[in-house]
Amino acid sequence: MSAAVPGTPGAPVTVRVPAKVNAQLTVGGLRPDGFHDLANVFLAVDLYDEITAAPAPEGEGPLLTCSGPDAGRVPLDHTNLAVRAAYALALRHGRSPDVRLHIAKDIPVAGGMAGGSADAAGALLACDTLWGTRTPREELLAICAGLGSDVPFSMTGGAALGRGRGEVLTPLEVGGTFHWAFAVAEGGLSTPAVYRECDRLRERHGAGAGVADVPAPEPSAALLDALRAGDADALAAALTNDLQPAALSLLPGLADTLKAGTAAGALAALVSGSGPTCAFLAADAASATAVARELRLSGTCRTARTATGPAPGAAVR
Ligand SMILES: C[C@](O)(CO)[C@H](O)COP(=O)(O)OP(=O)(O)OC[C@H]1O[C@@H](n2ccc(N)nc2=O)[C@H](O)[C@@H]1O
Ligand SMILES: Nc1ncnc2c1ncn2[C@@H]1O[C@H](COP(=O)(O)OP(=O)(O)OP(=O)(O)O)[C@@H](O)[C@H]1O
Repeated sequence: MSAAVPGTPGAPVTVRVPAKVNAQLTVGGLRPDGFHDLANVFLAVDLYDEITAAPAPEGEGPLLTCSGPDAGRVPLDHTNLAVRAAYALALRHGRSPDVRLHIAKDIPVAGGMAGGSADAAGALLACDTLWGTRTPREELLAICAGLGSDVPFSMTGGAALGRGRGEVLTPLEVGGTFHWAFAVAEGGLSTPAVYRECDRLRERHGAGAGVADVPAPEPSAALLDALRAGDADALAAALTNDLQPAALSLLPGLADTLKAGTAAGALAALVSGSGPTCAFLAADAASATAVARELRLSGTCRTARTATGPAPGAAVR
């Protein structure tokens, strides 16, 4: 029998999904459900994971493999968000979740760049295509939201304002390409631990951490204007991350990473989401390359990458 041709029924489907950086992450009070209300301005950047879904014999269920330098840090069991995505879609359609999934991992693991969320969105789209289940876009996004707060944005890509816990998205206009360098840390940070540390620091400063104590998060008009204008200097002045003090409190060495990128000529430096990846906005591609090179030489991170945003969301290759 000849190998299946891509695009024919039953042929393997590969989906490419971008990483994200948070241009604004304003964290409201701790809600009774354990989440925080956010004003979360997402920007997708062109570092990608690729998720392939291939047919599996009936009853085999989702089987996962992973490749890439960080593959050893990715769980391959039912806790993997890609596997959970396959189960969620199968449940929605009352079918057996038989699929062989492979993740070609390029997004740093536990780095605050939504790598697991990318794999969840990718697995969902790949399985939907492989199985021919043709799930309406709104339903796919609802399944994404059930899998994690960042997963809907991994599906849509581009730039968006996330409200609620980050899952209620409004697309944003972006007037140009922004150039970034990213410093990848030696280890990872647990997202819930960083949110807990944010609450602890707020309590310690006597402010309280509940919804009644913390102002409701609002998007920054200056930041949205800078994105719309494609103005890197204005964006640099408007970048904020309320989780940065918590990430620095858990990993104080990140302060040296931020300093190293600033000294190398970055327009702005901040922790990416829950960290520990640090993001550096640069004036242009040459400056981003120079910042990444200096970061690698600084000894303050495991490696450094460059990327541009906005990048497109999950798409079948
Ligand atoms: C830090 C960000 O990456 C910024 O985009 C996200 O807010 C995190 O999104 P995520 O990794 O998809 O997180 P989820 O899987 O939804 O939640 C993991 C845990 O993070 C905390 N969490 C997450 C989102 C949110 N708005 N408030 C929270 O407090 C909660 O403890 C939650 O149990
Ligand atoms: N497909 C996956 N890829 C990587 N990690 C996964 C995956 N599925 C589950 N995990 C688990 O989730 C943890 C967080 O990984 P992930 O790479 O998604 O972090 P993150 O990029 O910091 O997430 P976010 O930016 O959305 O908060 C990992 O330590 C791992 O145990």
